[in-house]
Amino acid sequence: MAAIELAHVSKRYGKLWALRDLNLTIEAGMIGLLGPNGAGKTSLIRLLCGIFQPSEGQIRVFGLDPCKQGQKLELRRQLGYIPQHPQFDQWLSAYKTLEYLAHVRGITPKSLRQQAVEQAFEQVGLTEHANKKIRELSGGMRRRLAIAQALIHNPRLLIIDEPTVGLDPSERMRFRQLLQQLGRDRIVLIATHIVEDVMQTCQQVLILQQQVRYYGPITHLLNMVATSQQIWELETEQPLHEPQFTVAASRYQAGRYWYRVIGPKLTNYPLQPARDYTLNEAYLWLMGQTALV
Ligand SMILES: Nc1ncnc2c1ncn2[C@@H]1O[C@H](COP(=O)(O)OP(=O)(O)OP(=O)(O)O)[C@@H](O)[C@H]1O
Repeated sequence: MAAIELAHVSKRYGKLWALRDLNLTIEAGMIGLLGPNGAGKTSLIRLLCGIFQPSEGQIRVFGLDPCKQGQKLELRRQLGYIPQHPQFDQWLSAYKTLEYLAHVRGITPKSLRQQAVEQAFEQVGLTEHANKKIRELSGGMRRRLAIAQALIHNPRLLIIDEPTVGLDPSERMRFRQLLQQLGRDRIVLIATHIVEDVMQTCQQVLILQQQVRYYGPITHLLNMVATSQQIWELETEQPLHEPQFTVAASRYQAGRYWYRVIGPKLTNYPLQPARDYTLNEAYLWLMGQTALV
């Protein structure tokens, strides 16, 4: 049985189609969910968690239908969801917050609950801050607490919306290590705009834009971009203004401009073919293609 199965799934808000005819089977691993603003990432997550119902199609998570009342409860035991802005009571301690959430999720007796809470704190490296009130925690600690609350019932599937948004570079690195650890023994789906998060933590990527633009190993996507022969390096004396190019990276150094661009081989530029490729370039290349992959 696949972890996640979507068959002809669409989600419509009034006349707007957020998702259209999604067909997808996810078996295992750490999967990065990428797509531009409004691509339908949050809508997909909410469908998987049973917060919304699909307008059309069928969803199964571990064989369970997130829309069916009885099955939804069973699914909640197997799923941990970390929204972008989880709401906690600012005046409660981190420990009390988790203990309360463990209680709500039906973890009994008290000794088992305490054990689950302590283990969750340990997993996210927050044990020494457990007695702090929520308002005393830094942004990074709050993100850790958000993960801990999703781990207390040891779910098989973890869904995280924008895990590193608002974190400073060193906290972001620590967070990526934590995500790697969490992915060792469960399926993790990470929705993000930060392509680097996906590159460093995931083996697979799901690129969404109302439909599935790509789902598969990152290495395969990088191979596709390599064979496209559309990524170039370019040095100029003037800033580049070429509508046929998408600029993936740029630098100004010693009076010259250096670019990595995606586009056709235009002979009026001194283009050098790129020799390696980033996921960000592969993503930009894919989004520039009109045909669906
Ligand atoms: N509750 C809602 N009512 C009406 N339209 C909605 C609702 N939620 C989302 N939409 C619309 O559906 C489309 C997909 O939105 P969604 O939030 O799923 O995208 P997203 O990929 O998560 O975007 P972002 O990266 O900006 O968070 C957008 O056009 C959005 O405006």
